[in-house]
Amino acid sequence: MSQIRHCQICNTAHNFSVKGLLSYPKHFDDKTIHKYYQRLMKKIEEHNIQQIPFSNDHICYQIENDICENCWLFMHQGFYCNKCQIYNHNNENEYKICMLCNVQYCINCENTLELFSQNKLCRTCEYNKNESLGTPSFLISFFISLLIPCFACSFFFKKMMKTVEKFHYTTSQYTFAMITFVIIFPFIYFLSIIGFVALLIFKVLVWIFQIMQSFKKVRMISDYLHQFSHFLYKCCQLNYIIGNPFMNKFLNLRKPSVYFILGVGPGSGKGTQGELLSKNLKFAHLSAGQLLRDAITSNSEHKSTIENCINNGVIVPSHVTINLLDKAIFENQSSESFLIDGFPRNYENMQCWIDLMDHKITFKSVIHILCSRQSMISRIQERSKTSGRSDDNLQILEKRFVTFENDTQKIIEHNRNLNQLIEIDGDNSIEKVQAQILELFNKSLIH
Ligand SMILES: Nc1ncnc2c1ncn2[C@@H]1O[C@H](COP(=O)(O)OP(=O)(O)O)[C@@H](O)[C@H]1O
Ligand SMILES: O=c1ccn([C@@H]2O[C@H](COP(=O)(O)OP(=O)(O)O)[C@@H](O)[C@H]2O)c(=O)[nH]1
Repeated sequence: MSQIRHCQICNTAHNFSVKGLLSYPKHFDDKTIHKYYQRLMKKIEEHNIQQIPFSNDHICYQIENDICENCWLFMHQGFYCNKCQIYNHNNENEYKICMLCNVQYCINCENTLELFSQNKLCRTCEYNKNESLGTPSFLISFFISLLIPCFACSFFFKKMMKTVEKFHYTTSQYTFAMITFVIIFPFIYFLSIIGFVALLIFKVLVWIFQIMQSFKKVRMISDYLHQFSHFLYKCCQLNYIIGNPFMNKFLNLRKPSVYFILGVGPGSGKGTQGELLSKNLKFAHLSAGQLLRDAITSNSEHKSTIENCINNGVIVPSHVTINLLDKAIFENQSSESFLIDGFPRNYENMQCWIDLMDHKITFKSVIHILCSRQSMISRIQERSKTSGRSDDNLQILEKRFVTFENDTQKIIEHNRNLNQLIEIDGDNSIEKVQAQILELFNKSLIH
């Protein structure tokens, strides 16, 4: 049985034994300590032993083995120094420094402070404080995990619908778009929602447990939940990070690539080289001139306009040619790259193409085949024997050269200034010219 003693502070009989320190204001002498303490005890009761305001101006009174439980509780408002085995008073917002040994303690727990600790907290508390999921980060996670995918979903879906209607997707591109939207994106979105709901539940639990903080175990669980909700928050972030590239991939998906091939006039060999390149590089070859000639034979509504222009060696109105090119690209869904020969022919062609087609395609570069006038004339004369083209005669040929110099030359200069022009010597044999172009493609000098 423990010995009955009298508390040195309040003088009540007790069998509770602990060493301790009690601080009290300096201006109190020994006789008034007792009164003072009673007043403090009253305060303790009033404040439900939670918080007692102390001034800085306190002195310490060391008590050995003679403190009752009430007084001990009072002193327990302070902190325990493991080294000196005493309780110290703890003034709010001040360092916890043991009055005997001057060791500093973390204001949040009972760990001693490490060197260079900040904010009066030990490393663990500092880390927990930074890592815990505060309201701002919670709101961020809300946006990241729920709202952003939600907006993104509707945005991308609308975009997909628009683009699928507008752009000429190849079958594989279309399939990829569908897989992205129908399977991958909802899956990621679903994960995000799950992550968010779990986060919300845990956050509520954390709040509930925080209210009941006085229970140590609950506080511990609450800490774990804090960590866990933080982990979920990170998962949500990751989810978004992983989901995004898929979306980006879709956004870049996929406008057909377009290369233009121009010459220095009729007969420079652009049609011949375009045909060969399409075979070697698996590009689709579209000849603007051929599309126009086909439109004449198929009695298109612009038949007479086209016929008139071709037979005068002048350029057909832009919207007519672009309309035919657009249709041809759209009908050729299996190709991802197109080589368009003989277009654009003038500035208006180019401007109109930019307005009508630039958003549907990815423009790559212009291959420009150089050739001497003499070679061109003799080639066209040779071609006229079999081509059956009404414009393959010397009279119209002359007009076509004039049109080239007046109009097409400007486009060539424009592309040269933009560094988009790749010039090829077209006076060599067909094979050599082709090899030269292929080499540039292989070396990625044409891309
Ligand atoms: N490098 C070349 N050497 C010799 N003949 C060529 C060469 N390139 C093209 N040809 C011939 O010249 C004619 C005109 O060529 P083509 O490719 O139709 O010219 P373009 O499309 O520029 O009007 C064709 O009969 C073609 O076989
Ligand atoms: O974008 C084009 C391509 C061709 N043409 C017309 O079609 C003719 C034949 O062009 P093509 O490119 O087939 O032959 P080239 O004159 O280059 O041998 C030209 O003279 C033009 O009248 C046109 O107006 N716009």
